[in-house]
Amino acid sequence: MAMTATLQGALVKRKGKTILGPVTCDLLPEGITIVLGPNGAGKTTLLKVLHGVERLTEGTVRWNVSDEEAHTSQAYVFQSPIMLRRSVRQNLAYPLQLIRASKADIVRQTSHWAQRIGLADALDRPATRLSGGEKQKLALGRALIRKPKVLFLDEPCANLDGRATREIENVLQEAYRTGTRIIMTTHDLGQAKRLASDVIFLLKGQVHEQLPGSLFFDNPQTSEARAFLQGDIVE
Ligand SMILES: Nc1ncnc2c1ncn2[C@@H]1O[C@H](COP(=O)(O)OP(=O)(O)OP(=O)(O)O)[C@@H](O)[C@H]1O
Repeated sequence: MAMTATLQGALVKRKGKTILGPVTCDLLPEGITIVLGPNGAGKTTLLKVLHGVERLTEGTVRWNVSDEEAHTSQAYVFQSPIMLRRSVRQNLAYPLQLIRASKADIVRQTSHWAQRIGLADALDRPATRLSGGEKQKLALGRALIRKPKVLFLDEPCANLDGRATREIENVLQEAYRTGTRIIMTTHDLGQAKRLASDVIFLLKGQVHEQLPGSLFFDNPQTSEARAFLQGDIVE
């Protein structure tokens, strides 16, 4: 079953300041959702609210499955992923060990995913010594190895070169084609255009536009979104 979520008046206040909301919107059941908006618009907070790791001050977020299923079928790749101080192989194996997968399954999946993320030759290297791009790819492999139904990514390609960015986009598109719902933020408008099935454009913590990708980029509905796409400063 496709997983969808509904936000009803979702509001996050921290230190007396509203950093998100109130947001009322539905997440589409499939596709790649790109969350766009200026710095501080609330993009990371929205992802964390949807993933259930940011406390709401008001309102609700509801997935169409139980809380337990929502939790176990989602993965989240943070902006600066933390690597275990162990080998690439052990980093990939870890999420499977947590769910007590069989040894044979762990060996099989670890090789498969190392191949998919282009780290097959690096399985025995310490993860902490990888380059920035390799770390991001490893974080992505580690997130996908349990085949999540929903994958959140916060700026997965920040500071990466073109090659690493392309490799990550390829893995994301493959994950999407094989049934993973993707919700991610990016500051890279080219990347947003390449990947978006739909766009959530946030401004000052509010959903300012929510449109199919093609429509948002060709025909944004508001002057703020137009200005943002032109590279103007939008506040
Ligand atoms: N725990 C917190 N306490 C106080 N303010 C916070 C907290 N977390 C985030 N903020 C503020 O809330 C606002 C929204 O933050 P958020 O990280 O969601 O924005 P963003 O759109 O992801 O920004 P960026 O593009 O810079 O990553 C920012 O102004 C941030 O400084």
